[in-house]
Amino acid sequence: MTQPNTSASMQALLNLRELERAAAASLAPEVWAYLQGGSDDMVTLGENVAAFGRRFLRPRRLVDVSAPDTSLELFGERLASPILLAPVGFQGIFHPEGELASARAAAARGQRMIVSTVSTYSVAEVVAASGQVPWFQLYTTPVRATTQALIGRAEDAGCQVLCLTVDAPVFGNRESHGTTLLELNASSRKGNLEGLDGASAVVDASLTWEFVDWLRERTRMRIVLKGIVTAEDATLARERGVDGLIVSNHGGRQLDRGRASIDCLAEVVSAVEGHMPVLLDGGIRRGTDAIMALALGAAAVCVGRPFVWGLAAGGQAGVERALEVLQAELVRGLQLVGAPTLDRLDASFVGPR
Ligand SMILES: Cc1cc2nc3c(=O)[nH]c(=O)nc-3n(C[C@H](O)[C@H](O)[C@H](O)COP(=O)(O)O)c2cc1C
Ligand SMILES: CCCCCCC(=O)C(=O)O
Repeated sequence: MTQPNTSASMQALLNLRELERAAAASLAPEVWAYLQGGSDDMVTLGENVAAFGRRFLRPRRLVDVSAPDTSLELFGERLASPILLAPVGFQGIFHPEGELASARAAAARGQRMIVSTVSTYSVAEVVAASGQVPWFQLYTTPVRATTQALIGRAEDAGCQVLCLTVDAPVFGNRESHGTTLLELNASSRKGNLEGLDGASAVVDASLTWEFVDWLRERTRMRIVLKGIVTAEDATLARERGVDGLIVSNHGGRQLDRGRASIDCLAEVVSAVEGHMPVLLDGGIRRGTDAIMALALGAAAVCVGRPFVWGLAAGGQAGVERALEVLQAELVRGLQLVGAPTLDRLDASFVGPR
């Protein structure tokens, strides 16, 4: 297997599909299966991408798009791009530098990364390596003291935003993963959990909305729920004073036969009535997908597999290339639809056939 890992060889890869092919050639089959796979029959995984394909853009003409600007304000911070790096665990299996490489790439491009609870490198190591303070994704253990210690580590690293993943009371039935997930949990480094008691179980099937109150009493970080897909839960989150939501089905890795993320967005956005930002992940493979999500009310989007393709293919240079490609597509797409800034987008830009 060859691994083209210089900046020059990454530049030759024109789009995410080409990065995906390069990643496939770089990874052992079981690691590739872990990255690409979903749950059960992987219907939701496929739908995440297919549902973007069922939508079409409605461009406006004769708009001055000579100075496109993709920056936005999110949780009191100015970001250069509405494209974030979704939390992806165990990045050390894709490249030896794992999250350190991803974080350096994100920092180099002024984009925000979300570090997983089960990252290979700890959030403190990520900050030290990249100079960027990421958001932190929380998986809870059934032991509250351990969860509290974990949150403390994120706070000590300077994190301002905590994303609680709410779509994983148990893990999905990932037949294509074989025993990889169990082996990863047992034998891979999990920097954030080192030295914490009871950290071998990172899901808690007894979690309820009361846990959000528990969290609120224990942290000043903004609380974002990752995995909300219905108006009902968006309303409960709003009543509980949550700071933001990520519409997500975990990249089709949890419940199968759930709807595509983009198909869940409108009802969630409508339920929160502008009281908090709603982000989306799942199936974004082109800048035009991001434009559709932003037009349908997402404040920002996250990508998971796409940046990992870059990581596997070329470490930091590969992640930078994945982000650069998507950002360039976003900018060009905004110019071609006639929306030079993100606030110009609304649902009128998206239609069915
Ligand atoms: C290999 C892999 C590992 C993941 N690990 C986590 C994780 O640790 N925590 C989490 O909340 N989501 C995790 N996710 C889900 C992503 O955060 C995100 O929801 C999903 O990848 C978005 O779909 P996309 O891959 O189509 O962009 C993981 C996804 C993948 C592919
Ligand atoms: C037992 C450890 C589980 C880590 C799961 C990472 C993840 O969310 C994934 O989708 O894979």
